[in-house]
Amino acid sequence: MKICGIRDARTGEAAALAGADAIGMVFAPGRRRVTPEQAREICQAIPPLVARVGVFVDTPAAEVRQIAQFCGLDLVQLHGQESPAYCRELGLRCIKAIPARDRQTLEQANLYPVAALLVDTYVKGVAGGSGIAFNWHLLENLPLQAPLILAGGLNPANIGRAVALVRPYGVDVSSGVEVNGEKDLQLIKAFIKRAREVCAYAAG
Ligand SMILES: O=C(O)c1ccccc1NCC(=O)[C@H](O)[C@H](O)COP(=O)(O)O
Repeated sequence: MKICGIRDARTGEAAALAGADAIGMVFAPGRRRVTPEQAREICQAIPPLVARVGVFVDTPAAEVRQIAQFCGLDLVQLHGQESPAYCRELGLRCIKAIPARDRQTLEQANLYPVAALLVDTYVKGVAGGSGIAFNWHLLENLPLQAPLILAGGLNPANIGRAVALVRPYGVDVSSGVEVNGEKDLQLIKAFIKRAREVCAYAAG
Protein backbone atom coordinates (compact mmCIF):
# COMPACT_ATOMS: atom_id res chain seq x y z
CA MET A 1 0.00 0.00 0.00
CA LYS A 2 1.10 3.52 -0.74
CA ILE A 3 0.78 6.53 1.55
CA CYS A 4 0.77 9.65 -0.60
CA GLY A 5 1.31 13.33 0.04
CA ILE A 6 4.10 12.93 2.60
CA ARG A 7 5.73 16.28 3.32
CA ASP A 8 8.38 15.60 5.94
CA ALA A 9 11.05 12.99 6.62
CA ARG A 10 9.79 12.02 10.08
CA THR A 11 6.30 11.17 8.82
CA GLY A 12 7.73 9.34 5.79
CA GLU A 13 9.94 7.18 7.97
CA ALA A 14 7.12 6.53 10.46
CA ALA A 15 4.72 5.49 7.68
CA ALA A 16 7.35 3.15 6.24
CA LEU A 17 8.05 1.61 9.65
CA ALA A 18 4.29 1.19 10.13
CA GLY A 19 4.28 -1.05 7.05
CA ALA A 20 3.75 1.15 3.99
CA ASP A 21 5.18 -0.35 0.80
CA ALA A 22 5.53 3.01 -0.91
CA ILE A 23 5.70 6.68 0.04
CA GLY A 24 4.40 9.37 -2.33
CA MET A 25 5.63 12.94 -2.61
CA VAL A 26 3.66 15.47 -4.65
CA PHE A 27 5.57 17.85 -6.95
CA ALA A 28 2.41 19.28 -8.50
CA PRO A 29 0.95 22.61 -7.33
CA GLY A 30 -1.29 22.36 -4.27
CA ARG A 31 -1.19 22.17 -0.51
CA ARG A 32 0.80 18.92 -0.45
CA ARG A 33 3.53 20.11 -2.78
CA VAL A 34 7.13 19.53 -1.71
CA THR A 35 10.32 20.99 -3.12
CA PRO A 36 12.94 18.65 -4.57
CA GLU A 37 15.10 19.39 -1.49
CA GLN A 38 12.31 18.36 0.90
CA ALA A 39 11.57 15.24 -1.15
CA ARG A 40 15.26 14.27 -1.17
CA GLU A 41 15.31 14.47 2.63
CA ILE A 42 12.20 12.26 2.80
CA CYS A 43 13.72 9.76 0.34
CA GLN A 44 16.88 9.53 2.43
CA ALA A 45 14.87 8.83 5.60
CA ILE A 46 12.87 5.95 4.10
CA PRO A 47 14.18 2.38 4.61
CA PRO A 48 15.74 0.83 1.49
CA LEU A 49 13.01 -1.65 0.59
CA VAL A 50 10.22 0.94 0.56
CA ALA A 51 9.47 2.56 -2.81
CA ARG A 52 9.90 6.32 -3.24
CA VAL A 53 7.28 7.69 -5.62
CA GLY A 54 7.19 11.20 -7.10
CA VAL A 55 3.80 12.55 -8.21
CA PHE A 56 3.76 14.87 -11.23
CA VAL A 57 1.13 16.58 -13.40
CA ASP A 58 2.08 17.39 -17.01
CA THR A 59 5.68 18.23 -16.14
CA PRO A 60 8.24 18.35 -18.95
CA ALA A 61 10.06 15.01 -19.17
CA ALA A 62 13.53 16.52 -18.67
CA GLU A 63 12.40 18.14 -15.41
CA VAL A 64 10.87 14.88 -14.15
CA ARG A 65 14.11 13.01 -14.91
CA GLN A 66 16.20 15.65 -13.15
CA ILE A 67 14.03 15.63 -10.01
CA ALA A 68 13.90 11.81 -9.98
CA GLN A 69 17.67 11.60 -10.08
CA PHE A 70 18.22 14.38 -7.53
CA CYS A 71 15.78 12.85 -5.01
CA GLY A 72 16.46 9.16 -5.70
CA LEU A 73 12.90 8.32 -6.78
CA ASP A 74 12.10 4.69 -7.66
CA LEU A 75 8.93 5.48 -9.60
CA VAL A 76 7.02 8.45 -10.96
CA GLN A 77 3.23 8.72 -10.79
CA LEU A 78 1.65 10.79 -13.54
CA HIS A 79 -1.68 12.52 -12.90
CA GLY A 80 -2.09 14.70 -15.96
CA GLN A 81 -2.67 14.31 -19.68
CA GLU A 82 0.64 12.47 -20.21
CA SER A 83 0.46 10.22 -23.28
CA PRO A 84 1.59 6.59 -23.65
CA ALA A 85 4.52 7.92 -25.75
CA TYR A 86 5.54 10.28 -22.93
CA CYS A 87 5.63 7.30 -20.52
CA ARG A 88 7.60 5.20 -23.00
CA GLU A 89 10.18 7.90 -23.65
CA LEU A 90 10.59 9.04 -20.05
CA GLY A 91 12.97 6.19 -19.25
CA LEU A 92 11.66 5.85 -15.69
CA ARG A 93 9.32 3.34 -14.05
CA CYS A 94 5.86 4.90 -14.29
CA ILE A 95 2.53 4.60 -12.57
CA LYS A 96 -0.16 6.26 -14.72
CA ALA A 97 -3.14 7.68 -12.87
CA ILE A 98 -6.41 7.09 -14.71
CA PRO A 99 -9.56 9.02 -13.75
CA ALA A 100 -12.51 6.69 -13.09
CA ARG A 101 -14.67 8.74 -15.40
CA ASP A 102 -16.34 6.08 -17.50
CA ARG A 103 -15.71 2.61 -18.85
CA GLN A 104 -14.12 3.89 -22.08
CA THR A 105 -11.50 5.94 -20.21
CA LEU A 106 -10.65 2.91 -18.10
CA GLU A 107 -10.34 0.59 -21.09
CA GLN A 108 -7.93 3.02 -22.82
CA ALA A 109 -5.60 2.70 -19.83
CA ASN A 110 -4.24 -0.44 -21.45
CA LEU A 111 -2.41 1.71 -24.01
CA TYR A 112 0.08 2.80 -21.33
CA PRO A 113 3.41 0.94 -21.07
CA VAL A 114 3.64 1.30 -17.28
CA ALA A 115 4.57 -0.58 -14.12
CA ALA A 116 1.07 -0.04 -12.69
CA LEU A 117 -2.20 1.82 -13.30
CA LEU A 118 -3.63 3.88 -10.46
CA VAL A 119 -7.36 4.39 -10.84
CA ASP A 120 -8.47 7.53 -8.99
CA THR A 121 -11.73 9.46 -8.66
CA TYR A 122 -12.59 11.82 -11.51
CA VAL A 123 -13.22 15.32 -10.16
CA LYS A 124 -13.34 18.10 -12.76
CA GLY A 125 -10.38 20.44 -12.34
CA VAL A 126 -8.73 18.33 -9.60
CA ALA A 127 -5.71 16.23 -10.59
CA GLY A 128 -5.62 14.09 -7.44
CA GLY A 129 -5.87 13.97 -3.68
CA SER A 130 -9.58 14.82 -3.67
CA GLY A 131 -10.55 12.57 -0.77
CA ILE A 132 -13.63 11.48 -2.72
CA ALA A 133 -14.37 7.84 -3.50
CA PHE A 134 -15.83 6.65 -6.81
CA ASN A 135 -18.22 3.86 -7.69
CA TRP A 136 -15.92 0.84 -7.46
CA HIS A 137 -18.36 -1.23 -9.54
CA LEU A 138 -16.99 0.68 -12.58
CA LEU A 139 -13.96 -1.63 -12.30
CA GLU A 140 -15.96 -4.85 -12.47
CA ASN A 141 -14.67 -7.25 -15.14
CA LEU A 142 -12.20 -4.66 -16.40
CA PRO A 143 -9.31 -6.43 -18.15
CA LEU A 144 -6.30 -4.31 -17.15
CA GLN A 145 -2.88 -5.30 -18.45
CA ALA A 146 -0.88 -3.69 -15.64
CA PRO A 147 -1.28 -4.14 -11.87
CA LEU A 148 -4.18 -2.04 -10.50
CA ILE A 149 -3.66 0.38 -7.64
CA LEU A 150 -6.99 1.60 -6.23
CA ALA A 151 -7.11 5.23 -5.05
CA GLY A 152 -9.62 7.97 -4.31
CA GLY A 153 -11.27 8.65 -0.98
CA LEU A 154 -9.99 5.52 0.73
CA ASN A 155 -9.77 5.54 4.53
CA PRO A 156 -9.58 3.05 7.43
CA ALA A 157 -13.38 2.69 7.44
CA ASN A 158 -13.92 1.84 3.75
CA ILE A 159 -10.67 0.10 2.77
CA GLY A 160 -12.05 -3.31 3.78
CA ARG A 161 -15.08 -3.03 1.48
CA ALA A 162 -12.96 -1.59 -1.33
CA VAL A 163 -10.40 -4.39 -1.30
CA ALA A 164 -13.04 -7.10 -0.91
CA LEU A 165 -14.89 -5.80 -3.99
CA VAL A 166 -12.07 -4.68 -6.29
CA ARG A 167 -9.22 -6.96 -5.18
CA PRO A 168 -6.56 -4.56 -6.43
CA TYR A 169 -2.83 -5.21 -6.53
CA GLY A 170 -2.34 -2.22 -4.24
CA VAL A 171 -4.10 0.71 -2.60
CA ASP A 172 -3.21 4.39 -2.27
CA VAL A 173 -4.38 6.91 0.32
CA SER A 174 -3.80 10.55 1.12
CA SER A 175 -6.77 12.55 2.51
CA GLY A 176 -8.13 9.54 4.44
CA VAL A 177 -5.10 9.49 6.74
CA GLU A 178 -5.08 13.23 7.44
CA VAL A 179 -6.49 15.34 10.27
CA ASN A 180 -6.84 19.06 9.58
CA GLY A 181 -4.75 18.66 6.44
CA GLU A 182 -1.83 16.96 8.18
CA LYS A 183 -0.88 13.29 8.04
CA ASP A 184 -1.91 11.47 11.22
CA LEU A 185 0.20 8.49 12.26
CA GLN A 186 -2.65 6.76 14.09
CA LEU A 187 -4.82 6.92 10.96
CA ILE A 188 -1.90 5.70 8.82
CA LYS A 189 -1.44 2.73 11.17
CA ALA A 190 -5.18 2.01 11.22
CA PHE A 191 -5.32 2.12 7.41
CA ILE A 192 -2.35 -0.22 6.99
CA LYS A 193 -3.65 -2.65 9.64
CA ARG A 194 -7.11 -2.86 8.08
CA ALA A 195 -5.71 -3.17 4.55
CA ARG A 196 -3.40 -5.99 5.63
CA GLU A 197 -6.25 -7.82 7.42
CA VAL A 198 -8.52 -7.74 4.41
CA CYS A 199 -5.73 -8.60 1.95
CA ALA A 200 -4.81 -11.67 4.01
CA TYR A 201 -8.48 -12.66 4.09
CA ALA A 202 -8.90 -12.13 0.33
CA ALA A 203 -5.76 -14.16 -0.41
CA GLY A 204 -6.55 -17.03 1.84
O1 LIG B 1 -2.48 14.81 -3.35
C1 LIG B 1 -2.39 15.78 -4.08
O2 LIG B 1 -2.41 16.93 -3.64
C2 LIG B 1 -2.24 15.61 -5.57
C3 LIG B 1 -2.20 16.74 -6.37
C4 LIG B 1 -2.06 16.61 -7.74
C5 LIG B 1 -1.97 15.36 -8.30
C6 LIG B 1 -2.01 14.22 -7.50
C7 LIG B 1 -2.15 14.33 -6.14
N1 LIG B 1 -2.23 13.19 -5.34
C8 LIG B 1 -2.09 11.89 -5.87
C9 LIG B 1 -2.27 10.72 -5.00
O3 LIG B 1 -1.56 9.73 -5.14
C10 LIG B 1 -3.39 10.61 -4.04
O4 LIG B 1 -2.98 9.74 -3.04
C11 LIG B 1 -4.61 10.02 -4.73
O5 LIG B 1 -5.07 10.97 -5.67
C12 LIG B 1 -5.71 9.72 -3.73
O6 LIG B 1 -5.99 10.84 -2.94
P1 LIG B 1 -7.13 10.80 -1.82
O7 LIG B 1 -8.44 10.70 -2.51
O8 LIG B 1 -6.94 12.08 -1.10
O9 LIG B 1 -6.84 9.61 -0.94
